[in-house]
Amino acid sequence: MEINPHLEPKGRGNLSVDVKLRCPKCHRTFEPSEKLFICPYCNQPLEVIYEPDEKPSFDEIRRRSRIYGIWRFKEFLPIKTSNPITMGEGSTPLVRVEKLEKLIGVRRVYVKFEGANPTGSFKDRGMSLAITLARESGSKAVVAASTGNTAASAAAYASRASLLTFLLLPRGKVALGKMAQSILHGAIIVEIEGNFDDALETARRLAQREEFYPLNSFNPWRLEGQKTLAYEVFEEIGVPDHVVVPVGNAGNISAIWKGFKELKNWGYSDTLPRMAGIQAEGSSPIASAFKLGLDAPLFTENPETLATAIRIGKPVNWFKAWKAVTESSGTFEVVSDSDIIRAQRLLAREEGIAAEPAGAASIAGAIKLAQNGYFNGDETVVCVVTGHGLKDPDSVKFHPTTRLRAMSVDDAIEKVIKSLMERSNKNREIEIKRQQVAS
Ligand SMILES: Cc1ncc(COP(=O)(O)O)c(C=O)c1O
Ligand SMILES: N[C@@H](CCOP(=O)(O)O)C(=O)O
Repeated sequence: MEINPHLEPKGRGNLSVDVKLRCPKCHRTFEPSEKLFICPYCNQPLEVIYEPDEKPSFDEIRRRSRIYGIWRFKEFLPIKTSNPITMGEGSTPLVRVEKLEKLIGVRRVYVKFEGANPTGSFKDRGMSLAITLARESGSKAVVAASTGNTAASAAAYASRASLLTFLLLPRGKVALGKMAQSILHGAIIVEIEGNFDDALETARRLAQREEFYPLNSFNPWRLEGQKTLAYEVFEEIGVPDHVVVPVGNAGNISAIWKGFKELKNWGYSDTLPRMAGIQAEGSSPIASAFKLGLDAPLFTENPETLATAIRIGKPVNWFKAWKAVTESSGTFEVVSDSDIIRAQRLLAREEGIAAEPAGAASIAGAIKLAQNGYFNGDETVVCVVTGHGLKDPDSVKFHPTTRLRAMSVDDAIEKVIKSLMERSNKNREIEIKRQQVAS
């Protein structure tokens, strides 16, 4: 059999010396190459085999590991339990985003990607704690009002604790992915003709009854779980100069600030970050009032934004959030829906991070703050990206895409090659223009 020249090893690149590729069928081994995938004799995908240089014990690996999530900080959490309801929430990636650094014009920008939590948002940090308490307090049912993420998280964690879940959702305003999660986890869903604020009012009233344990952020125990984001950032990079957070019901920014303050009060750190809270233009009761120089929010009856997670007119934690921003000499900023969509695209297409629109609001906010001269250039900024892009698949309709249809394998190859040429020519033209402008 002749060996396809394309399949012959091209070079070892940066592969370890001991690595080989092996055919699972004929067991032939091959020198490794990043471009050798298929056994040239059997046409089977190869497997990678190697012997590690070092074999650390699993105790050592466990010590290094980040999988323990928020309960790694159990000494700093207010409840003592040997049996938390947990799925390893927390320990999310802190990703340096160098292209954004250039755009924003500061020394370091990081994304704390909360989409990497078990149900895809930061809510899981708090839900682990709140559901643990609900179970330990002997509750049979939990209740939450939600724009979608609290619902998904509540439904998941409550099912783990065998608690009945009631979700109050604004009808027609919950993103598809979040609705799917709530259904999948078997929650009882009540869709209200009204907005999130009406749903929250319902949850607060139900919470007055003994049967229900409330899971919204007016429950301060839940926010104790969310403060662990601050500990994780501190653990990795120390105290940043700025933390930028999307704001809806305003619990998260308050919790993160609490975390940083505790680190300082308890002698772990000397400094505090400046907190920036970002709201969407049509749903900005706190940020708009702050920018007008008022000292209380301008609650709104009809909040609107395509970032449905933060479509909230009467944030229950506004006071705590306001304090977080003023105590930290921070700020609130308002971003438009188109700023949010642009930031969502930038994050996805330049940095590989998929955020739902509300999650990208922190990036839109950081860009706007930079344009207004808020940062001084030699600083570290952490943008909290609060929810995963998969939560809101409908939001992709705002982004241009290339989708080609092919009638056969040959047709597909032709279209791919043509598209590649077109892209290369376009990139070349852009580069020539860039050089002309530069010279
Ligand atoms: C994805 C996402 N981002 C941001 C927020 C705002 O968080 P908070 O309500 O704690 O201000 C929420 C929920 O409100 C959310 O689901
Ligand atoms: N975006 C939130 C709104 C509810 O906020 P909560 O922090 O009070 O639960 C959601 O996901 O429902």
